Amino acid sequence: MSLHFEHIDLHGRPHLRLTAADGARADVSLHGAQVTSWQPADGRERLYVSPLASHAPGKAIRGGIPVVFPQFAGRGTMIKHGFARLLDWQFRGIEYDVGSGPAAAFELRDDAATHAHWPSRFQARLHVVLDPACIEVGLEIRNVDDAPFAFTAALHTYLRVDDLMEASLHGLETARYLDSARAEAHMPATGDAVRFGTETDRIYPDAVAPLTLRDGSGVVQITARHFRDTVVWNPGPELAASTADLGAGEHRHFVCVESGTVIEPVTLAPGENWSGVQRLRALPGSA
Ligand SMILES: O=P(O)(O)OC[C@H]1O[C@H](O)[C@H](O)[C@@H](O)[C@@H]1O
Repeated sequence: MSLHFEHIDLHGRPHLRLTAADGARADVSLHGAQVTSWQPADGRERLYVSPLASHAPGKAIRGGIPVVFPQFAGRGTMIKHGFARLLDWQFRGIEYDVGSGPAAAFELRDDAATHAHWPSRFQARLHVVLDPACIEVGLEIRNVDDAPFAFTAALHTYLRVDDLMEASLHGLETARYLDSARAEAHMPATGDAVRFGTETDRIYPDAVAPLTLRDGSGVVQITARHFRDTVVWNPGPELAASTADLGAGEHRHFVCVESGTVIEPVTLAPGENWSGVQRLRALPGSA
């Protein structure tokens, strides 16, 4: 399938608008190479971006698909979730030899801004592919340093739901998890789908089984390759209300289902590459 692109300005910041032959569309901000909109051919928006999101340089955009690199959350000495989501990436054009189809390619290389956080020399690339009813986002990290480095990473996907109370996430029934809302308490498998309402903040180690998010009127399937862990996050009412770029009631509109390698860091020797891919497939509500 062909992939058309145009440079557009949204929120006063440069974005790429990608359009596939079937009419599917995605917007990607160069700020963080963050996908901020995905509408499959049915025209229904499947990602959530907060109405109060900041798009200012140096701030994280609340929503879409933030790229978390080189550190997940506070699991290290760096700023939370690393710097990749805070910096401007470059659009490198459409590439045909990565991903499952023509891919829009974005790049971030180390420079003085990244060295302020992390001394390592790296090349990060993000590719975005639109297939019928699917978006595929791949993150590739290359060590261009002369010493090894280690990192954690995630695609921190905010999936839009019509009504959080109707939402359920399937595929993690037999997986144990760390409860990040309770000091990473080790929790056994629940045997049930994940449902939402209060703060939910879980890391499922070694669990990337195909997942299905249902919200009553829509279904999204989430699959991942080369990521080891899944993170599930919804702030719940209190945290949403006290978060400046969310606001009261906003937690009802999304569930974050994050494909990541967040527990065991990846170590790359000089010249080595790593890549992780998350693929979302939108289905009608009855599927
Ligand atoms: O507010 P942010 O820095 O974007 O982080 C948002 C959330 O990201 C992840 O899902 C973490 O597990 C949460 O603990 C965190 O609150």
